[in-house]
Amino acid sequence: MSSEPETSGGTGGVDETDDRTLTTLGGAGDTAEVPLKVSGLEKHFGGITAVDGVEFEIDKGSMTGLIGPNGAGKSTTFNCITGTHKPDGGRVEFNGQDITGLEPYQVADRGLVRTFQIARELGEMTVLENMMVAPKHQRGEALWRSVLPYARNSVNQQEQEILERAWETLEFFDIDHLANEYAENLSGGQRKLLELARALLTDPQMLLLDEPFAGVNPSLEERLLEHIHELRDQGYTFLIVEHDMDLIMENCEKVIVMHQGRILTEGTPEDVRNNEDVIEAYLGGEV
Ligand SMILES: Nc1ncnc2c1ncn2[C@@H]1O[C@H](COP(=O)(O)OP(=O)(O)OP(=O)(O)O)[C@@H](O)[C@H]1O
Repeated sequence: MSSEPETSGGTGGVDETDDRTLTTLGGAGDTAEVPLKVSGLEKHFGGITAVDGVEFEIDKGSMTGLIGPNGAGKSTTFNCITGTHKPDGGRVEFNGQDITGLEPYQVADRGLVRTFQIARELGEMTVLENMMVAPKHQRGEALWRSVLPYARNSVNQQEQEILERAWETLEFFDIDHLANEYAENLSGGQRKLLELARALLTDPQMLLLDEPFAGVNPSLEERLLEHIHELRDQGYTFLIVEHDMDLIMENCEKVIVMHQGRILTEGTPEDVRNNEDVIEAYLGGEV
């Protein structure tokens, strides 16, 4: 499926047995036991009801898969949660705060972060440069500070901190050997690793991944999964939209199934796999 060169997924001389953790990133922080609560969520596009009263809760430190046939409303649900779309009804709560209808940056600021494909213009920057433009709260962005000598030091110090974190994160994802490579030259899987690495620099507590394995070759897919599991073990919470059903079934402890804008069912992979309505929704396809 992918034309990704196998060699591109190499570890760059990194010791596979090294159990590094992202110490300078500070982990997932203090998250509520049920960080994300979605209730009565609705979104209409003209006459189309894309999301129709969606409700679910996501537990801290869990990995949940959101699946459903094409057009089920998964992406729209993601967009309503992360602020890309304003919902027409319902409520989104994160860590006990009402975040319904907030702007994407406000949602991200609260620790709920969605991974994004590396934009075209970022492709013309190196991997390390991509990392340096990811973090929020960059004091360097406040222009007035640069005219003050003390502030200049503050910026430099912060840049140094960001640089350290960027390197540590690249090492964690085994892509530090690609630091000086242009992002547009990365393989599909390496890009996904970079997208996740960039998201982590924004201090998230919960990550929403939209098709993280699309276009990723099997060896990199395995590595990406390992990293996601490691991060989950460190307390990060994941909600994943993915078309590869087997991947979701094997890696998520909970699966939520959407169909025609609604939640069809939710449960363990085993429950969902054997659910007649789910099989029906996929038009008799193999689940
Ligand atoms: N911006 C939009 N304008 C109009 N209709 C839209 C828009 N976005 C989504 N829709 C419609 O809303 C419905 C749900 O779409 P959505 O993309 O959320 O489904 P999905 O489950 O993510 O599908 P897929 O698996 O194919 O990506 C579909 O009927 C789609 O055509």
